[in-house]
Amino acid sequence: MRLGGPEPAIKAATRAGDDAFFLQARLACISVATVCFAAAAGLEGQKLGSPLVAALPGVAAAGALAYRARPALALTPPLGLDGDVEIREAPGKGEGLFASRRIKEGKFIMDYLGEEMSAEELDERYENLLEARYALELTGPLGLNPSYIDAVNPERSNLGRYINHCSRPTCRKVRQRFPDRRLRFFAARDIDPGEELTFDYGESYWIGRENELVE
Ligand SMILES: C[S@@+](CC[C@H](N)C(=O)[O-])C[C@H]1O[C@@H](n2cnc3c(N)ncnc32)[C@H](O)[C@@H]1O
Repeated sequence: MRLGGPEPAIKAATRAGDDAFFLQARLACISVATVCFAAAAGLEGQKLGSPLVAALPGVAAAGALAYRARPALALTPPLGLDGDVEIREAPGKGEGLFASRRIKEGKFIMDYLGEEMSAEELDERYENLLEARYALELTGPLGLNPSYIDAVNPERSNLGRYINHCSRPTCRKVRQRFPDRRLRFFAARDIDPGEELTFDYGESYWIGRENELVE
């Protein structure tokens, strides 16, 4: 199973991930540019004696600290089995993950965690890739050097492995490429208690599995 191909829904999620990536890159550039400007202006500042120029190193340091703190600011803790979500049977799909309480649009749900492996390692593990039901693709910068997260082993993964497919999903998948590669789920809309958490696996996932699909 290799998700994250050229499907529109995955592209939309990827775009959101790219937006996050470019925001992060912009923050990094602003910090670096401010440091450079402060260094250059600092020399001049000795002549000019400007308080603004004198404050620039502080601004740069604050920018760098804000950049470092960004993941903690952006994300709330992942949802858990203690009142947020529950695992139960999803007819025709095996088990699934369901909301136990109301989840607001945009809320961070959780990352997709599992064993990270290369394409070669995935091929070694699965003779037939249709068996790789829990493997999601992690794309590198500029789409290069992809790797995979395989959540087949419940002891080496998290609740993300129970999120089933829907073409009108309640969650969107966001690819984070920087500072580390992650697949993150966010609520695509307000989710009511009892509703299933789903994301769009993309059309390519269902090639060879068409007969299983429940919408
Ligand atoms: C990542 S697992 C999801 C959790 C899985 N339902 C379980 O019980 O562990 C992906 C597998 O769940 C099933 N599945 C997910 N969404 C489905 C859907 N909409 N229709 C049918 N089966 C689905 C398929 O067997 C698929 O290969």
